[in-house]
Amino acid sequence: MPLGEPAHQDAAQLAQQPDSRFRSLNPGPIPIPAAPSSRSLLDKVSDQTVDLDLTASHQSENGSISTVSSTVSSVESEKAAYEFLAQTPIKSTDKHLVEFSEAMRTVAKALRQVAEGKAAAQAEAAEWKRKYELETAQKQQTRIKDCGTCTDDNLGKMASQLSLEAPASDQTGCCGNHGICSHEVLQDEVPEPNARPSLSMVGRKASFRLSWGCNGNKNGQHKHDFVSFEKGDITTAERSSKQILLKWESRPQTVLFITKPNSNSVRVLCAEMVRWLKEHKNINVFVEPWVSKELLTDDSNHTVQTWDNDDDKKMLHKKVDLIVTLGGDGTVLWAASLFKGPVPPVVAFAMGSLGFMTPFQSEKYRHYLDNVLKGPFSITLRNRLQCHVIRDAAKDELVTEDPILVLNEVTIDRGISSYLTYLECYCDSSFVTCVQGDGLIISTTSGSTAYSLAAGGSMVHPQVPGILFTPICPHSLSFRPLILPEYVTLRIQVPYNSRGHAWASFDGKDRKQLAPGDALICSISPWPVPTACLVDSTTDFLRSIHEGLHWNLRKTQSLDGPRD
Ligand SMILES: NC(=O)c1ccc[n+]([C@@H]2O[C@H](COP(=O)([O-])OP(=O)(O)OC[C@H]3O[C@@H](n4cnc5c(N)ncnc54)[C@H](O)[C@@H]3O)[C@@H](O)[C@H]2O)c1
Ligand SMILES: Nc1ncnc2c1ncn2[C@@H]1O[C@H](COP(=O)(O)OP(=O)(O)OP(=O)(O)O)[C@@H](O)[C@H]1O
Repeated sequence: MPLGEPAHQDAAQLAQQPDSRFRSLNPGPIPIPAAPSSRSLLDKVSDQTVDLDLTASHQSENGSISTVSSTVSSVESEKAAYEFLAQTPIKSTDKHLVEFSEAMRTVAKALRQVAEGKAAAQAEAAEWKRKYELETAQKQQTRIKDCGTCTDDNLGKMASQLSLEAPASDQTGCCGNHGICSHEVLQDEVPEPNARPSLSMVGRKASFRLSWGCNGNKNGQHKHDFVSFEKGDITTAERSSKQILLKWESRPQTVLFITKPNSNSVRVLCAEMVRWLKEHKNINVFVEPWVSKELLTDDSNHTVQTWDNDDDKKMLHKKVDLIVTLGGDGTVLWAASLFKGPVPPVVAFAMGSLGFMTPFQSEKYRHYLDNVLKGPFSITLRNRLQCHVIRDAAKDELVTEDPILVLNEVTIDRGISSYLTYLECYCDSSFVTCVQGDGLIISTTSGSTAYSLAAGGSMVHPQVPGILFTPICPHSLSFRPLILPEYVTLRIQVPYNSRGHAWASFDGKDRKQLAPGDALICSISPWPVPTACLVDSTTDFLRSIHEGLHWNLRKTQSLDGPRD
């Protein structure tokens, strides 16, 4: 009751200091007029209360400010009492009048309480009225036998059909393929025999349907796992991101090795692993062309396969069952970059300094590879970003360079230019912001622990579906990083009035210059990278930030010292 408090305090203070107050009100010997009767004073105060109560009643129906207006009413009532006392010079010695003023204060207080009680009751009545109207509307809906013509995948149109149009009586196959109709669930609801009368009067809830725009794909079935319409109430049916298990349905036969260059320990281990896989597991081994040459020096590995041209490389995913990487995170990025489409599962052995995506220890490779080849094993499905550069110089907007897939991020920065990068950013058709600074990182959640983290972005579990939007050294105080949903398309435009060019780099490689007028379009690719987990996605993620970053490492405070 913020408005009521000051007046209340005044009244309390005045009540505690009657003498000083009366002194200030009665500085000299002024003739005392006849005191009004208590009846007329009560009438005066009550009239004001009634007027203000009308306001209270009106406002309580519209919202929660009824308490405020009832306070105004009480304040006014009390004020009226004090005004009367102020206009009525009293000698502090006049016992009767002092008693009378005390009585008036009590009356004002009582009136305030009545006003407050009345306003609260009116608010409650309004709430009941609202509930009654809602129930009436629901009863009306129960006469509607089904959800009618749910044929359009436009949610707005469908909502208007449900609320405004009389539905068709045909109950079969009403919803098509593009969403879920709650009616299918509601229909099965059998009324409980001992249902309380008040509940049974409410009747069935209105039918509805949810639908998703599926980027041209009319079948929204893939989303159905996430939401349930049990009894017409929207609830998340299952966790949308459960641990994914990979179980072989036939024996894996071919393994591709991707190894970090210029590392002797990697070269030695690679040769050993290849031999073991061929001799003990009867596995075909693919390696990159340059590795094949290295392994040729070792007689036992001369039977490894490789590819000669890009066409063969493009077909790798058709031949390879499993990818083994030996190196750090950069080697996983490299392995992913070889696949422009589907990627076979990756088993990443840690042979770098950090290893956020490389959970397997190379010393125990026999144990791990044995388990993976047998299956089942947990995987993390790591989203990739699909990036298109659109040149302003290109005559046709559809003529773009080949898309580039990134597992970590695409960075748009100022390169060697010393000017501020100036970029206009759009998310679907909405303007996001202008970047003025060193640049911008558009990152996957897997990349959230890489460059984006260094630029102040949040760390995000790799299985969270999202796109990180992280500025690099923005020249403004309020540019905080964003995380956007995974279904959006981002457009980063170098405006014509930009002073310089911008540079895009993809997982820290392949820099491309963006001239004023050029744009970069990014969206989540349909081809994620499945990486095998040591334990599961969450345990592996937490281990990597604890061990790799020493996240929130602090000595525990000792018990000795001050306590509660
Ligand atoms: N300031 C920075 O932190 C910075 C600057 C440039 C590039 N990078 C990152 O380097 C990546 C390229 O890696 P590289 O190995 O080819 O280059 P690199 O050899 O320069 O290694 C960069 C470091 O980033 C680590 N890293 C890579 N991916 C990671 C991930 N997903 N999570 C946590 N750490 C990760 C690597 O382990 C390595 O220590 C880029 O995608 C970018 O994210 C970071
Ligand atoms: N097969 C490959 N061919 C060419 N380049 C590769 C290959 N594998 C890895 N690289 C590159 O080598 C660089 C270093 O690799 P990686 O990050 O795996 O090792 P690291 O730097 O020793 O490990 P860490 O990053 O954990 O310190 C990366 O930039 C990566 O792109």
